[in-house]
Amino acid sequence: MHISLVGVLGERMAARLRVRLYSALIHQDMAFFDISKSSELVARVATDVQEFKHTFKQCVTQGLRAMTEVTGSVLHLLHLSPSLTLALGISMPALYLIGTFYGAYLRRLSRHAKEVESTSMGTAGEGLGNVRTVKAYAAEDREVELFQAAAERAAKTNTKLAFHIGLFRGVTSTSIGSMILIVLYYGGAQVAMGHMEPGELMSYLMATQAAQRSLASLGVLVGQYIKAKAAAQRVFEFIHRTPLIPTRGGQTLPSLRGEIEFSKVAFAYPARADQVVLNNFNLAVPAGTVVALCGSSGSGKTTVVSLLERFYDPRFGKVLLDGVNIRDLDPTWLREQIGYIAQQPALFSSSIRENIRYGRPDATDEEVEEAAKLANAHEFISHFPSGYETVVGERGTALSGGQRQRIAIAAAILKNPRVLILDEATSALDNQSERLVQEALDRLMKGRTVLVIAHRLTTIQNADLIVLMGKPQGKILEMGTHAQLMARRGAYYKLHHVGADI
Ligand SMILES: Nc1ncnc2c1ncn2[C@@H]1O[C@H](COP(=O)(O)OP(=O)(O)OP(=O)(O)O)[C@@H](O)[C@H]1O
Repeated sequence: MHISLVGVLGERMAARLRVRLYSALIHQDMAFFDISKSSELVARVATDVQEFKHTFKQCVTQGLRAMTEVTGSVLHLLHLSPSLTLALGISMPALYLIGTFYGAYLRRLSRHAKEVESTSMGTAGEGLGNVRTVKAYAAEDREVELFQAAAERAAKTNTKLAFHIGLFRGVTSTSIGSMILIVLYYGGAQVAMGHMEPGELMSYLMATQAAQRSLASLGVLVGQYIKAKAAAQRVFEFIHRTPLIPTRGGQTLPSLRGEIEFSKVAFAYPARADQVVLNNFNLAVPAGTVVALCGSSGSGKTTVVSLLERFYDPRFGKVLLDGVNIRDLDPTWLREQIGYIAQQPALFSSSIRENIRYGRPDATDEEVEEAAKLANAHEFISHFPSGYETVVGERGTALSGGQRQRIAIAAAILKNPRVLILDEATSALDNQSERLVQEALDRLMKGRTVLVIAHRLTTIQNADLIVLMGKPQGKILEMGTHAQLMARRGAYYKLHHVGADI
């Protein structure tokens, strides 16, 4: 009965802990994810909590019994002969010292073992997650070798840990075993002096053995506890980590025009603090205009839009929305005002309907379909046998690049943000698909402030303002309309006429 009760309790505790951990992780800032592997984080949610649960159950079911037994037998020993029991007590400090120092070493070792183990899980997760690339390079065997090396490292560390836990138990049992010697020595002396009957010594010895057994099982549990404590420490380290940028808190604006300004912004990614990506970056985007960010790879275009979404905070300077520093705005509210269409939109493994509804969870079915029509997606969706219920994403029907984009556009139409960030796909779609996507985008962009990371010539030419970014990094090389920039005959002009590298 108590085992079932503890089982239920353990499972509930583990489930709550998993949710708390997942929630703490997903609320972290982007800088955190720059330095953490997602597959390693998943391993933590799975294995660390598992270990914690397992030990909790063991400690409750067996620990309580062992503790009661130890207390009972010590009381019994005290009752039989207080002086002998006190003499026995001198071996306790030794046990305590071993427990403290060796225990601390074991905890460090166990933590290290956990880290190595999740790295090996991470390696497997990465291989499976990038299976397309792995297969395209026929690199399956290479990946297996990588995993094997990681798994062997994990096995080695775990073996070392198991060895030391064994040794720890051995040392504690030997010290416990020395109890008999102490009893025999002192007890013998007491019998010789006539303070104790031989029969009394005999029953005392028997009681010592019972105490020994319960102490030994407590020792086993302590080993287990040390392992679980390392796991719990890792879990709570994350649960208690405060993100640099919170998800909530700050002001919201009653209405939004959608005017954006970057003022003297300097920025370096926290993960690579010595590489300045933006330096004294200034850009004003009037509400309702389209600004094309262009420039060579690595010139900082994505960084500009990440700062607008407040995935990171600038080191110096500020980003303003309708004249308000976005640091003062509620990040969730801010992100609700911004729509984002990625180069290769990622879909969740759920129905097309749910994927579109990700833009606004309370949208009705009619609104979802209306958005899909505006996004030129309704037709291809209707051709699927299950229509809007077709499951897409990781384990669902595969969609073409253009279809994915149109689903993302439909989600953005539903969201209806004032500001739109568009990361144009670099790979060209076929003409028909391209036309459908472009038409949908034109509808979506109408009446919004749009920041587009532009790769297509037509997007660039039609933009209200072209921002040409380039080397040295973080600098705007040129800024203006297509006509103005062509007339300048500078870097932009060269890009068009000579195809020069900027
Ligand atoms: N998460 C990150 N952590 C550290 N450095 C980064 C990170 N993302 C980008 N960088 C670095 O910042 C610089 C600017 O990158 P960014 O992605 O903004 O360029 P981009 O102009 O968008 O390039 P592309 O056109 O290739 O996407 C690059 O040198 C890049 O290596």
